[in-house]
This record gives sequence, C-alpha cells and structure tokens, in this order.
Amino acid sequence: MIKADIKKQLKDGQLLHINKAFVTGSITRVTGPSGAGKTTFLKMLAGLIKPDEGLISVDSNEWFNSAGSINLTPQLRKAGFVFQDYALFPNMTVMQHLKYACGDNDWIDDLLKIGGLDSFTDKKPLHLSGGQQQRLAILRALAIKPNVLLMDEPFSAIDVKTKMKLLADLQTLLRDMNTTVIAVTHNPQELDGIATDELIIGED
Ligand SMILES: Nc1ncnc2c1ncn2[C@@H]1O[C@H](COP(=O)(O)OP(=O)(O)OP(=O)(O)O)[C@@H](O)[C@H]1O
Repeated sequence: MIKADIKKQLKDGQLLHINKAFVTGSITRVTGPSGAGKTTFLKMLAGLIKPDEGLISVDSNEWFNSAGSINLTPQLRKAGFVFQDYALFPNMTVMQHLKYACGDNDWIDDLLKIGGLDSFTDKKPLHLSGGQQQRLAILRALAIKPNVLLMDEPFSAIDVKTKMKLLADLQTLLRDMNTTVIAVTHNPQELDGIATDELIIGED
C-alpha cells in the first residue's frame, strides 16, 4: 500500500493537496484539468520534486516525512517513471537503454517482445517512431522491476491497435509482478477496463 498525504504550493499560486492510498497491485488512472498538478504529483512520489509538507509511505517504509525530515532519493525509492517527453538518451540504442537499467538479459528479452521492439534493438531514438520511443520509455521503466510504476501520458503516441495489444500484455506482466501503477492521462476513457482506481486532481 502506498499512502500519500502531501501538500505543495505550485508556481502559479495554487495549493496542491493530495491525500490518497494506493492498494498494492492496483492501477490508478489520474485525470484532471491541464495545469492541475498531475505531473507534479507523480514527480513528488518519485522523489523528483519535494513536497512542502506531508507524508509518503510504502508499506512500512517512509519515503517522505516532513515532520521527521525523511526524503528518500529517487534511486532508493526505485519507482519506474515514464516521462511525458520520454526522456530517452539520444546516443543510446534500444538495447543500451535497457542494459543501462538492468543486468537481467532474460528479462530484457521478455520486455523487448512485449513492447514489440525485439527487431529494433540496435536503433537509436531518432530512428524510432514516436510510438516506438514511447514503448521504449515504458520498457525502460519496467526494466528495474519497480514496485511502483508512475506513468505520465504513457500511451498518447501509440496507435489504438498497438495500444490494445500492449495494454493486454502489460496487464498480465504487471499482475505477475504485483506492481502498483499510477498513470496520468488526458483521456478519461483510457485504461477503461484496466484501471482499478481513480484519482481526479483539481476538481474539488
Ligand atoms: N517544482 C515545482 N514546484 C512548484 N510548482 C511546480 C513545480 N513544477 C511544476 N510546477 C507548477 O505546477 C503547476 C502544474 O503543473 P503540472 O505539469 O503538474 O500540471 P499537469 O496537471 O500535469 O498539467 P498537464 O495536464 O498540462 O500536463 C504548474 O503551474 C507548474 O508551473
């Protein structure tokens, strides 16, 4: 179980306050208006932005506690993060991206098949389509076998047919790994039938 009760004063003056528990293995769809703080919330969970105050705990471990001055580094939190702009390395091939994240070659082979990138292993991001880049960003996040997978608009560049297949495969994989998923999306129908929980930011 991930519990977050955190506050952050946003640059535009709004106060972002999230108080929510995420059950282990659940898939939460996060929606809300543009600028409401969805990306900021994911980054606070990952340890990339520091909340002003509050508490983030995962099972019995505290990741952040403003009262106790606890603020684990992103590396120690070991959360997988799929960034909105993918944040791929221009000079690294598909295979190098995955090897950089993980040393388990069998796991890398599984991921390449799930993401349909097994015949693109020596390609650099510039030579991949937008959808392939996005899939690489998802595979890289999974390569570390994260307990928590944080995704910011992860399927926006993937065509519907590829997305349905990827989602079906991912769903099985995530269930096997018992990964807790928190996914931001602009499309309220996205993840219908897959999401098990919902968080709406900026509408209260
Ligand atoms: N480190 C930070 N500290 C304070 N405020 C921040 C920080 N980073 C971003 N913000 C502000 O948070 C606000 C919300 O931005 P954010 O990207 O989280 O919204 P969003 O809901 O993800 O929007 P979109 O749907 O357009 O991607 C913006 O006003 C932004 O300037």
